[in-house]
Amino acid sequence: MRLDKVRVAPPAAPPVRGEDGRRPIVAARGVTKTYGRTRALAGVDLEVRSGEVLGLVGHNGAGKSTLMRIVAGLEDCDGGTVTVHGQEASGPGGRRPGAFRAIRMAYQETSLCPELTVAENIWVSSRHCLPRARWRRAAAERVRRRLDEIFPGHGVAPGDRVENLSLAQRQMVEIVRASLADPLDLLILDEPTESLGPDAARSLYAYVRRITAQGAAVLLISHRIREVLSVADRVVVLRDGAVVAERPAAGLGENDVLTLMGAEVAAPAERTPAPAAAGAASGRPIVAELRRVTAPGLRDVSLRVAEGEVVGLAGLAGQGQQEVLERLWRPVRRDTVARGARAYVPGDRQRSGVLPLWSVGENLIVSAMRRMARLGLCRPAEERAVVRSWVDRLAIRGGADAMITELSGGNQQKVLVARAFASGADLILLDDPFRGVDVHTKTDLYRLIRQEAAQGRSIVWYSSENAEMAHCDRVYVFRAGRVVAELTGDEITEERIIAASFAEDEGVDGHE
Ligand SMILES: Nc1ncnc2c1ncn2[C@@H]1O[C@H](COP(=O)(O)OP(=O)(O)OP(=O)(O)O)[C@@H](O)[C@H]1O
Repeated sequence: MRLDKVRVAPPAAPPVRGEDGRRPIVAARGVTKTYGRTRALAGVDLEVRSGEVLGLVGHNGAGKSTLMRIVAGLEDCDGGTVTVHGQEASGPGGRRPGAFRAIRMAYQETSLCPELTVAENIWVSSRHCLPRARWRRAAAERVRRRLDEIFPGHGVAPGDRVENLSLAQRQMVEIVRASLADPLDLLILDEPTESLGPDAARSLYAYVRRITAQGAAVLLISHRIREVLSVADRVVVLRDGAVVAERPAAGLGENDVLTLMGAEVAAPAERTPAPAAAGAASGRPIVAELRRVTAPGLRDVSLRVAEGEVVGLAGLAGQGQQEVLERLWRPVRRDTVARGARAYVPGDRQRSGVLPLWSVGENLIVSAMRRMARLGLCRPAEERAVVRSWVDRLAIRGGADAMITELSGGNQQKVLVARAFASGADLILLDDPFRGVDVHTKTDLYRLIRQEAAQGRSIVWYSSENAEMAHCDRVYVFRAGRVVAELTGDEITEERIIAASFAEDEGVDGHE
């Protein structure tokens, strides 16, 4: 495997060196940005220096993605300036897109066109650094090499259509797409690991270290604070569109960062167990069940969900958890039972969740409207009250009347979660629902799940974060389409889940 050399463009003028002696690649000074009535950025100063990993953290809607789009030269700022290698690239004199050529951004939602192949997508976004003759072959070659280099074992072929790739694979292609600039001075990664498995995340950060050692810079945005602290050299905290802190990562703890973000620091594994942890055993009615289901992606899977129970589906990504959720959502065979009304929060909000032409309020209430109607008439005042209460309860920044696409990624996700809970469904199916949601809101959502379960609702929850499973009453660990462990109450620990996820077949733990 060959590591392509990252060429770093020589600066047009010798820029002033930062306090640590590193050369600034890009600098934002007093940058402001307003969308309608929303002040996304209120005078931000930020410098990214050669050879460093800069972590950028902040609550949902703090302005991180907006700032990154401006730093990457994709959007104008209203006030202030952005300089690249000491030269004004965006500001009162307008924006010079050419100045940002060596700055690339990998998006949280991926910018890929689903109908095109991987190689075609690469060609569209990187044609300025690919030969024009035999372009398809050149693009295929470049993407294959870079995928192998960053994500060994990725399983993606250049001729694959993007719509047929898994979420994780699309994220890998998105990162590769961004990395293919030549030269590459700054790579911006917006929540890159939210849909990647642990191996792919490790491989990505190894790549990050390699390119920063060669002089490129990486700007990392993530809600996974521990991850940021372990990878970044410096951390910048954004709050309500302003920088509130800029510190070396060494010596900073997770709680320090959360406090700077303005979040209450909650006990990490705060759990409110259900009154009777093993719902099935306590004689409560079973609301959903799989009976020895063998189907594509599933091998002899049995599981039960009792009324008022929170059931977790754990294990590495893609081991059958989505198939279980799909079956409970649409039970078509007698081996699957799901009683009462159901609501589903899909993992891929861009593909099957957000209704992009509708407002926040419309997106939120759409599943509850039928239940709320009386004698066939809708009740706008009640609907508005429900929307308002959920917007307040989940602190959805942007409000009910904004278009959903105007919301930050994390706030869009909150709308989908609110839609499911507002629907009144008895069984709520959650597919990794808190991707991109900030720590503070997650804590509120864990509490919400427990409150709703206490009201008798049942929740089936797949999470890629094992620590989240501590909020469940019962957890089924999946591997290769099978349940390899069933854990209840205090047995639910990250260690037990990880051990079961990697155990040999014979080591089936506690599941008959
Ligand atoms: N195109 C847009 N139109 C209107 N408002 C917008 C637009 N883009 C962003 N905003 C608003 O600007 C603010 C900052 O959003 P931004 O996406 O930068 O936040 P973020 O920190 O990246 O959040 P998250 O962690 O949820 O991704 C939010 O209030 C958002 O609603």
